[in-house]
Amino acid sequence: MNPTPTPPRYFVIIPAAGVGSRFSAGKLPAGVDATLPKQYQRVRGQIMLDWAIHAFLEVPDIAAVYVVLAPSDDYFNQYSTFAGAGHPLVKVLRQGGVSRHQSVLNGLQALADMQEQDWVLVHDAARPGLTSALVRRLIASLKEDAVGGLLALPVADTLKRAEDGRAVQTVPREGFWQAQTPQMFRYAALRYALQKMWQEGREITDEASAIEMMGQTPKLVIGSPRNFKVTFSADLVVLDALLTDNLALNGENS
Ligand SMILES: Nc1ccn([C@@H]2O[C@H](COP(=O)(O)OP(=O)(O)OP(=O)(O)O)[C@@H](O)[C@H]2O)c(=O)n1
Ligand SMILES: C[C@](O)(CO)[C@H](O)COP(=O)(O)O
Repeated sequence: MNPTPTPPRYFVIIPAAGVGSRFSAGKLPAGVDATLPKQYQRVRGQIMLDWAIHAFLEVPDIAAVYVVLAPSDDYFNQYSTFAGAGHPLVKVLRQGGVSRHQSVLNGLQALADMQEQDWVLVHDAARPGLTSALVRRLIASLKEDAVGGLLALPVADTLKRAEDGRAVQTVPREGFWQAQTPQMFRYAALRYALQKMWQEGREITDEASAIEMMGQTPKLVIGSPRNFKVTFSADLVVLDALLTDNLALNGENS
């Protein structure tokens, strides 16, 4: 008699092994510590990485949160409130790679006792504005989906194609979305897709593109402007303004 399959579980991988080169380039705003990678910059008293971790820990479905650090990272133990005894659900993997793609793939390969149908939510440490409401929205939207998907926002601005700093073409924006994270896919499918892209030397910038290259169509789930990616140092000012208790911005209003 086949054993009763256990229900799929929900695991999180947070790639946090970047160096933040774009963030560190140019003049830094007052109060920014130039020696720290961006995921360790403080906003409203908490480092960006911990903001992201907290959003997941407020969601009961989450079985564990794996933070993928650079092997040489000694910031986490100094600056994260989840260092040391930390939290039973927060685990550190020192398998960061040369790219986000490799860091996520290494993280997936390091997970033990996974079931093929377990869900994996991959979220950038550089997106500290994530809320538990947005995580719950993504899980509710995808848990019965055959493929999985991602938080995203429809493009609202007119799009220009540029050459040498000049607008040479306006690209119709209808049907274009900006991908956010988390991006949520089944463990076996995601690991296979990322591994295949890596073996074929195809650098991908998000998990959904690997799934798309396998011929699947990830579902787009409305995210939030506060869940934007901190890329440049000036983004910290925007983030501080967006870390508000505004229910709509937090994804509380379904
Ligand atoms: N080798 C890498 C590169 C990036 N990331 C993570 O992927 C997320 C999104 O990447 P990005 O915003 O590009 O961060 P950085 O790579 O640090 O920034 P930059 O490209 O400006 O150097 C970040 O949480 C970053 O820490 C990672 O885990 N491993
Ligand atoms: C994954 C991502 O945040 C989706 O928009 C984006 O692709 C990350 O890009 P980055 O260059 O690694 O910041």
